Order: sequence, then structure tokens, then C-alpha cells
Amino acid sequence: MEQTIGFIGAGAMGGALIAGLVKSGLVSPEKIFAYDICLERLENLKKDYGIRVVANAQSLVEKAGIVILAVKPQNLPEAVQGLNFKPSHLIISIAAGISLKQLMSWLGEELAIIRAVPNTPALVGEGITVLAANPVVTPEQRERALTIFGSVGRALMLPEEQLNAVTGLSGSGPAYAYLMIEALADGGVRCGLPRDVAVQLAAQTLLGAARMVLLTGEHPAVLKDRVTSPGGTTIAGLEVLERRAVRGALMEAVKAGAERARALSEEQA
Ligand SMILES: NC(=O)C1=CN([C@@H]2O[C@H](COP(=O)(O)OP(=O)(O)OC[C@H]3O[C@@H](n4cnc5c(N)ncnc54)[C@H](OP(=O)(O)O)[C@@H]3O)[C@@H](O)[C@H]2O)C=CC1
Ligand SMILES: O=C(O)[C@@H]1CCC=N1
Repeated sequence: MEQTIGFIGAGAMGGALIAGLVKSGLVSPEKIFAYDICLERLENLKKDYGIRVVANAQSLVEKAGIVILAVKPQNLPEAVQGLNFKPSHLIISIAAGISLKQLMSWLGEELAIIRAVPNTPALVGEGITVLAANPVVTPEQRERALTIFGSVGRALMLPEEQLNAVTGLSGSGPAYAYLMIEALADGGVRCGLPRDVAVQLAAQTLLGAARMVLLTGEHPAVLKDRVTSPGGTTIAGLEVLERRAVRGALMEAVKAGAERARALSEEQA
């Protein structure tokens, strides 16, 4: 890919995208630029991935054709203040909750802006990113953004109204999956398994189950039923999960994340 990509903010998510992009081979490291107020983070990314780092955000804007805004929503207005973007730029914000309308009012109504919700498994090429574009973005720019995020996992476009829900589900979701892996592994340890074996079993079980859903296209309930032998072990475990309302808890977690995304937007209004 000929285009240069710059990151303003290179923390957990920006860093995961940089690592995933370099590993994907879609963009060569010398075409990736990063700026962050944390110099140590920049130096580590330069050392680990061979990307270029710059001393300030305006210098990054001058070097990169695509600029990814990857600071916390609370830091975004300050991070973009005074930056001079050109009409040729494609700006992609990953800040949770921050709307295209807010971005256009801070950056310029005439600029091509995309709002994206990625997730950290992008680091290993297994992310999923949902994007929404403002009317200035051309079909070619949409394709370019889909290609970039598609190189580190799956990528799709959805109407912007759905992006807070996406944030609550796939944006925050890896944390819920890690919590489940940790808890399942604790269960294994409680039953006498060594910790490292228990973590491996828990992680591969979630990975395998997720692949089954994606590759077979079967409803998760059908796949669940195939694990559940009459009078067997699984139904005994499922009964506990249902009694403890795990389904309701997961639904409420997604809803709480979506509501928090909406609140983050209002806090920056
Ligand atoms: N983490 C995730 O899984 C996901 C995050 N997001 C979004 O991505 C964005 C980044 O999140 P995350 O990576 O977790 O956050 P981090 O805090 O890990 O990364 C943000 C980085 O930006 C730096 N920073 C703060 N202010 C500025 C500034 N003015 N100019 C340049 N850099 C600055 C921070 O430095 P310092 O730490 O010193 O403040 C930090 O290094 C957020 O908007 C979040 O909503 C979206 C989807 C998933
Ligand atoms: O926790 C957060 O606010 C960010 C957005 C989605 C995942 N992490």
C-alpha cells in the first residue's frame, strides 16, 4: 500500500493496530508514523516494529495521508486543536463514543472523516472493526479504510447509530472474554489442574467455540446443544450458569458499555 498512515496516540489500541499492520505486511513500517505524549511508548514501537516516530502532531499530519486518532475520548479535543488538515487527508477516529458530528465540528466540515470501533485482537490479526463514514468520504477512501482494518482481522461498515452498541460488544468484548478465560482457568485450578494447562485449555476452548460459530454459521444454541449430553456434565454446568444469571450479566455488560460510550460523547459536547 502506497499511502502513509499516522497515529496520534499510540497506547493500547493504537499500539495494537500498529503491531497488527506491520505483521500483516499491508503497510511497510517506514510508511507508518506515530506521535504520542509518552516518549517511552514511541521509542518502544520504533524499536519493536521499525516505524517512524515524530516530535509533534502537526508534523505527523504533514507526513501521513491517513491519520488515525487514537487518544482517549477525553483527550481528543485537545489533541486535535490547531492541527491543519488538508482536504486530501483521510482522518479515522477510534475514540469511543465520539460522533462524526463532533469530529466534523472540531476538525472541519469539509474533511473526509471515518469513525471506527476496532478491538485489541487486531494485534494478532484477529480483530474486528466497524466503521462509519461522513458524506465527504469517497468510495475509494471507504475501501482503503476497510482494507487497512481488514488486514488486521475483519472489517465492515454500519450506520453510525449502531457504533455505541458495537463499542459495548466487540470494542469492550475482549475484556469479557479474558475474564471468562481467567475464571474458567481458576475453575480448572480449583479442580486440580496446573495453572498453565488450565489457561491453555480455557483459551483454546473459547477460540475453538468462536471458530465453530463463524465457520459453521450454525446458531450458537444448536452448537451448545451438541455439547450437552442428556444427564451429562455440561447440563450440570449450564444449570449453574443459568441460576447465576450469566446470560443476563453479559447482556447488561454490553448495554452498560454502549451507554458509557454515549455518555463519553456527551461529556465532550
Ligand atoms: N483499548 C481498546 O481496546 C479500545 C480503545 N478504543 C479507543 O481507542 C482510544 C485509545 O484507547 P487506548 O489505546 O486504550 O488508550 P491509551 O491510554 O492506552 O492510549 C492513548 C495514548 O494517547 C496518549 N495521549 C494522550 N493525550 C495525547 C495527545 N494530546 N497527543 C498524543 N497522544 C496523547 C496517551 O498518553 P498518556 O497515557 O500519558 O495519557 C496514551 O499513550 C480511545 O479513544 C478508546 O476509546 C477503541 C476500541 C478499543
Ligand atoms: O474501555 C474503553 O473505553 C475502550 C473502548 C472500547 C474498549 N476499550
